[in-house]
Amino acid sequence: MKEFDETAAAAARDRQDQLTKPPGSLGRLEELAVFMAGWQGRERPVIARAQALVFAGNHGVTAQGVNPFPVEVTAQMVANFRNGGAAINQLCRLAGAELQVIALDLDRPTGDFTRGMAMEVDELVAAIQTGKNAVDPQADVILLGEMGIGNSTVAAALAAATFGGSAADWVGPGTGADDAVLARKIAAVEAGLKRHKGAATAASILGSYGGREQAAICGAVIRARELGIPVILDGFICSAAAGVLLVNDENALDHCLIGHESAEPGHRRLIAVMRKQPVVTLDMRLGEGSGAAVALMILRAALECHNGMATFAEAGIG
Ligand SMILES: Cc1cc2ncn([C@H]3O[C@H](COP(=O)(O)O)[C@@H](O)[C@H]3O)c2cc1C
Ligand SMILES: O=C(O)c1cccnc1
Repeated sequence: MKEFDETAAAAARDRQDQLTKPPGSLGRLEELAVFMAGWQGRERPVIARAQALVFAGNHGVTAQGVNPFPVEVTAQMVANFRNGGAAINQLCRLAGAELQVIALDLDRPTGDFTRGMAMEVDELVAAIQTGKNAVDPQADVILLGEMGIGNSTVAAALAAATFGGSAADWVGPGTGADDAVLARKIAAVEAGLKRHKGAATAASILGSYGGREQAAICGAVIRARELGIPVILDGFICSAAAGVLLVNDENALDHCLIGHESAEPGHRRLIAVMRKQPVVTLDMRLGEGSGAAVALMILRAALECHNGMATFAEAGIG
């Protein structure tokens, strides 16, 4: 497992202070450059290869009427990703990320977590492994996203199981739940929390609530950490998935940025308990990795300045 390289980070900080600008004037762009330097272990970090992984899965909890859109939309959107027609396709092209879409057993939804386990152990292990295997060891940064109708309910359950609080603290409109759907989402999460209240490890929480795409996200986060590759998480659903890993290790997400603060109301609370600061806030609430792809553009801006600017000495200024 590679850890943050303090020496490289210190060299990057030192460089930032010598660049032709008032110290600190590039704000968070400076912090992002130092973050990348530490995780890549070099004073001048690069993004030659950005890999965007979008995992897709289906969810048994949709039987509870928690989703405004029908479950068929998951597979239809996967086809749309493959045809280049989704938001994530446009954003990845613009941001310079290679998009890979990985559908996990869409014809076999997870179990309804209000009635039993979402995944048996073997299914959970397989989904985590799929996520691990998807990571390209040559990537300089990994973007993570998801697609799975009903998974904002799963995300709320994961967040409540991981960080505590009530179902209502974490449930939000997702793709546009009206009051009736919202009430069913809260009831489903409450029922799940009651049924699975003994779940106390990352594996048991993931197995209890699912889904496969959330488990794959965890696998990719773990593998990226082993390889020392920084990660950009997407919005509420992606953050809730990765957040489960904090149950086992409070430093498990140190190599991860949260790309954006989603408009899904639970995300602000989640970001706070995860002790993170989102890269951008644009009131997006899409998923797919779209917020991570926008954040990649900001990360590229940070590195462009960090690597390309002249120092005061080089420019003969001051
Ligand atoms: C056309 C369409 C494209 C999407 N892309 C991402 N999501 C997002 O919405 C879903 C979660 O919301 P809920 O829990 O309300 O179903 C996830 O698939 C998420 O990625 C989409 C949803 C739809 C309908
Ligand atoms: O923030 C997200 O991840 C999100 C919010 C609403 C719908 N889908 C995803």
